[in-house]
Order: sequence, then C-alpha cells, then structure tokens
Amino acid sequence: MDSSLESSSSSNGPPTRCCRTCKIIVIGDAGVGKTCLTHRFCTGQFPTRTEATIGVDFREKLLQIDGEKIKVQLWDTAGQERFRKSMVQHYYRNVHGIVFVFDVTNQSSFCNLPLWMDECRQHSLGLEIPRALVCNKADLMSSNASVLIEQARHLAEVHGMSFYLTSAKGLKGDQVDSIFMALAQRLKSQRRESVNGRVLECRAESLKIQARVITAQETKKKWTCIC
Ligand SMILES: Nc1nc2c(ncn2[C@@H]2O[C@H](COP(=O)(O)OP(=O)(O)OP(=O)(O)O)[C@@H](O)[C@H]2O)c(=O)[nH]1
Repeated sequence: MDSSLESSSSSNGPPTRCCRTCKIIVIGDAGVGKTCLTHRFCTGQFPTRTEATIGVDFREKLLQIDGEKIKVQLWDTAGQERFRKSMVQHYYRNVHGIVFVFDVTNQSSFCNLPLWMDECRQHSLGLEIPRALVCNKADLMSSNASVLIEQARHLAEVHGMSFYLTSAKGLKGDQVDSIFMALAQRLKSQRRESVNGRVLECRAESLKIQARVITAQETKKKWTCIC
C-alpha cells in the first residue's frame, strides 16, 4: 500500500466537507480508550488527559493512498449510555467503517461487544461495511490475557473483522495507524470495484441477506464468552 499521512486536524465541531470522505465510527464500552486511539491516530500523541466523551467527538486526518486523497473522519462516540442517547441516529448514518474497541484489562468490555454489534445491526449497518476489532491497552496486558486475546481473535474471525492488539499509549503508534489506514484502503478499493460495474452492489446485497440470517442465537452458538 502506497499510503502516507498528509495532514491532520482535530475538532469538536461538525465535520467539514472536502475530497472523498471516509466516515469511521469508533464504538465500545466507556473507558476502553476510543478517544485516545482516535487522538493518537490524528495527532500522533497519547492525550495527556481525557474526560468521558459526551455525545460524539469528531477528528479528521487527510491520507494519501495510491495518489488519491481520502479524508478519514473519525466519530468517537460516548461509551456511556446517558451521554450518547441523543446522538445515536446521527452517527449511524452513512458509515463506511466500524471500529469496535475493548480493553484487555476489562473482560466485561469484551463480553459487551455483541451488544455493540447488535446496535449496529439495529441501525441497518450490514456486513458489507468493513470493520475492525481492537483490543486496546496492550501496555497493561497481564500474562493471563492470552485466553481473552484468543477469544477476541476468534470473534473477529467469525464476524469477518480484522483484529488488532494495540496500545494508544505505546511508544510505537504503528498498529493504531494500521487500523484506520486499512479501513480507508478497503473503502478505496471498494469504490474502484463499483466503478467497474455492479459487482460491488451485488456482493453487498448478498452480504446484507447473510447478515439478516445470522441471528443473535446463531452468534451465541459460534462464540461463547468466558465471563
Ligand atoms: N495504559 C493505557 N491507558 C490507556 C490506553 N488508552 C486509553 N487509556 C486510558 O484509559 C482511560 C479512558 O480512555 P478514553 O480514551 O477516554 O476512553 P473512551 O473509550 O473514549 O471513554 P468514553 O469517552 O467514556 O466512552 C484514560 O485514563 C486513558 O488515559 C492505553 O492504550 N494504555
């Protein structure tokens, strides 16, 4: 991938329009590190101080992928129910990518992932939308975290998601960058495909049908949480 990070910006206001835009929502329980991950990607820094997100924060970064400019717009959503209610309708609209985050030191944040996936389904986000599963706070990982990580890898595989073990705080931000760069790259190749005919539309349609038949029951059968 010939990708480079051209510029970055961060704001609390609504996103601005420019070149092709890729809207990625970042969701997961409160305190798993969604704000830190998006901040790290957009500024290259771990924030010195964070507060619980209220509603949604927007951050943007302009990428250059194979000679094309793509604006990655990150919607950092509140993990706490009381801070997100009024915004839900807005952030599930026109989504191009989804990043699910859990905290390796907090098992319940992993066990709650199916609830976040259900919420996406309820807002008609089908399986054709590229998604990633992020296990964050790797710098705090204990030696017995390997079972949880294996479960997470399996969950990602079952749901066709890329899996990343990251630390928003770690010295190297490479893995954090990879999450969003890979999603932007996938969006770009999907668009190229759609230019070549209705291939993508057909594939998306068949995936939507598959998504409908994967009921919560079936999901449970394929994946059992250790909680
Ligand atoms: N050690 C370590 N701490 C982290 C990491 N990522 C986030 N944190 C800390 O975890 C806490 C919560 O981080 P946030 O990024 O605010 O979490 P959030 O998911 O955005 O939380 P909400 O906005 O409430 O949904 C903060 O104290 C961060 O400093 C990480 O990779 N490693």
